[in-house]
Amino acid sequence: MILSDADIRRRLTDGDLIVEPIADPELQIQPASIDLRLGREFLEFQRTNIPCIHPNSEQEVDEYVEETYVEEGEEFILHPGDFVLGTTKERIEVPPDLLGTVQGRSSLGRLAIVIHATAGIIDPGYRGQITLELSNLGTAPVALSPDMRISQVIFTELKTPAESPYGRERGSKYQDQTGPQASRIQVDDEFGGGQLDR
Ligand SMILES: Nc1ccn([C@H]2C[C@H](O)[C@@H](COP(=O)(O)OP(=O)(O)OP(=O)(O)O)O2)c(=O)n1
Repeated sequence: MILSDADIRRRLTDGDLIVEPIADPELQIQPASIDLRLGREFLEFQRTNIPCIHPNSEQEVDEYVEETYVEEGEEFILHPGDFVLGTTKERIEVPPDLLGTVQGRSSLGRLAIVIHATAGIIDPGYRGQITLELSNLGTAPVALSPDMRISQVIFTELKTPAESPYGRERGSKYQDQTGPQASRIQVDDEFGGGQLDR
């Protein structure tokens, strides 16, 4: 069951679901979702001389990304074909019986802005800001302003609460992240790597 605005408000008041700061509940709480705003930090991907990035090399991943901060009153210009990581301004805490799904907003989709290139699941038990995988599939640069409503999250009630919510399961490498967080897939190696034994 997907939470309606009434369910969302009740959960937020009860305090088991946390989404904060919500600047304007009337505007941000939609009929069955919450709009999330764009933060000021971005991770851009640099041109690199490395022949390829090995996802399990923390050093190569760190050298590949560069942090940018958009000052008050400034915009972030997302050029055609660009891919950057952004962040929501809001921090979320998902209780064990809910699953969040991050979606783009139609109004930005109509400008060819994709909010999450691949991953959009916010696990039960997850705490932190959401890293947005932003790309521009269009032909014109698009100006993104911090604080603009950039994405929306819907919450689905699970039939039974997760037994091993995020943060308690092995891995959970993005728990309590603040700002955009580059891939930490190399942490998988500590837990047997991406290649699991059959
Ligand atoms: N666009 C997204 C999607 C997810 N998350 C956060 C919330 C998720 O609960 C957490 C982990 O997401 P995934 O399970 O999709 O990622 P991984 O499987 O790579 O990570 P892990 O092994 O930690 O589960 O990251 C995020 O910040 N931004």
